[in-house]
Amino acid sequence: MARRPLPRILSNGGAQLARSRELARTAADGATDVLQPLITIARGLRRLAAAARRRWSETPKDRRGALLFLVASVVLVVALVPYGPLLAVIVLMAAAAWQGRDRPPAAPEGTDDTRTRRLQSLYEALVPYFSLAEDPDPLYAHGGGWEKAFPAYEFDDDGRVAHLVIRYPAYFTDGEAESRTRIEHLLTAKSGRGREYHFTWDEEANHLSVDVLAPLPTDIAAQRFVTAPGETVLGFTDPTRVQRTLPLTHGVEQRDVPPVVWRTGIRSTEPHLLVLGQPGTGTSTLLRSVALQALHHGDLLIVDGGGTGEYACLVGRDGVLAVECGLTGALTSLEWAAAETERRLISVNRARQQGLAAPDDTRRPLWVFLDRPTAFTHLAATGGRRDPQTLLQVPLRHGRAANVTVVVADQLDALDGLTDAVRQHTRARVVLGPASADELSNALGAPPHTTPLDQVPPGRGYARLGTGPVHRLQVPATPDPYDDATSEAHRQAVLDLLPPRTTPADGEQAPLPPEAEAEAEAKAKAVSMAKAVSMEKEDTPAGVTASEPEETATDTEPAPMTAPVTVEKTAAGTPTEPAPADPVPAEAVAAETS
Ligand SMILES: Nc1ncnc2c1ncn2[C@@H]1O[C@H](COP(=O)(O)OP(=O)(O)OP(=O)(O)O)[C@@H](O)[C@H]1O
Repeated sequence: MARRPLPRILSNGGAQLARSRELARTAADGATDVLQPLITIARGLRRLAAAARRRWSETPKDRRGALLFLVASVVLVVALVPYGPLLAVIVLMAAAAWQGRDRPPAAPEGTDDTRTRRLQSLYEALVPYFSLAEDPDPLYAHGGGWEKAFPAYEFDDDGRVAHLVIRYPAYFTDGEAESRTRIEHLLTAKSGRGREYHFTWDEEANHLSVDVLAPLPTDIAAQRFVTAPGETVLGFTDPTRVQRTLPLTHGVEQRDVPPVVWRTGIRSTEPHLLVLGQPGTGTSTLLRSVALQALHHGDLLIVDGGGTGEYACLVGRDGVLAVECGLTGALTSLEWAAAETERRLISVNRARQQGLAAPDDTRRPLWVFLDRPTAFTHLAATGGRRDPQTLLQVPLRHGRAANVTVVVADQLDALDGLTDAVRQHTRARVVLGPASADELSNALGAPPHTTPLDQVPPGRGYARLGTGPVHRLQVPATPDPYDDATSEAHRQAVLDLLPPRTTPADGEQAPLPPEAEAEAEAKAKAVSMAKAVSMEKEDTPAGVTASEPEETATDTEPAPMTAPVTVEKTAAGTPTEPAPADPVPAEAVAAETS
């Protein structure tokens, strides 16, 4: 049987079919364009008819006769006047064209009402603050309209105010902090609590801008931040408040975030840091984060008054001179830090006088971390011993020139228990956790421009460097890796940043190359001798060594240091490294083990 050929359209019709479809579509588009006015008028007529039907059905039955009579009269008049029917048709077509035009989809019913009510309620709430009885043309008056007072506004998806510009009369005392605070409180309460608002007062234009701030990211883990030597990332803030961004190098998602960077060293105007917060708000975490960054370029001395072992992961690490939890250890280490600051200062001054560069042994930054010093203050008072805080006076006062940085953390209510020297010289400030506006102003020296929240995640707070602006701050998650509650990712991030362990800790022996072992043994002997010396002194009150903080160190000779050994040489036992130049008195070495 002969096979019948397929119809042409099925054999090679694919392309042809597509072409025809394209042609039909173009023709339809063209026809739609040409017929658009007719379509619009037809749609308009339909809408007018629907409106007329609705009107008829809404009219009460007893009034329908009157309505019918009115319509009939209009039709009669139109029919009788010259060109009446023609004019009526033109008017009807025009009305249909107007009704039939494309209109943006209507906003969901009720939404506008809700928004208007919110704005009206805000306006009414502001009337007592922004009006005066003597004002002949008040911008704010009970029952007045909000439209003139609020020239710009935006709402979020939940219908709450997201941005609002408020005009206020020139006589409002916008220069007074109290007046501003009153308005900010009111707006926070009326616009919805649980969100953070940023207030910008434009005193020149008598405008107040209110913006709702997005929460700061809490998922940034500890990592090696891309910073220059002398720069420390305290945390992250709003993009509007800082010019710079930092690329995050940890995790899959690569993104740039705006940091709060604190500069330390000789040119710093805020060479020391004070961190305050309620218990559990992340002050120790911030200190750990700063310590891990400081370890890249400097040596650390950590004194922990909290005594919860939150710095255990740093014990014996390369560059960590000591981690002290006891009063005796705290006193001896801080005495050493004071003496070391003096030594460096004198050394630098001598070199300068001779027209030389600062000696190498004064250049490596030394960091002194003090967590909860007020805990030691009470302990020292009961035992009739010296308050370790008093030993901070020299590092605080002269630390900048000697490359010594002091970081102090304590609880917010312990601010008054800190010595004057600590409060005066720690010009970089951080407050973490919930705090009232007064507490923030007291601790930071200026109120934040945002409303403090009652509930914040750990590590959230405010930072202020010197007289700069107050930044919102989120500290990177830098947990204690020995804490069971820590997530594996965050634990690993911290462990990755820890330098190698060079000091035996908790009986653990750091592996040493064979040729280094003999040298390490000799050093261990030196340590035990030093310990023996200091153990004898253990019973006597501390605070009798070189430093006399009240004196200006530049004029005095460095205090004689008994049995000078270096922490790294004695305790660290890393013979492969060059011997550090920082001499440590025997007491300081003993303190590590006491
Ligand atoms: N920036 C942060 N990101 C994530 N979690 C954090 C952050 N800061 C602190 N945390 C968590 O909050 C808890 C308390 O932190 P931390 O111990 O640092 O607080 P603290 O203020 O030192 O309290 P305390 O003085 O009582 O020890 C810890 O579980 C810690 O992991």
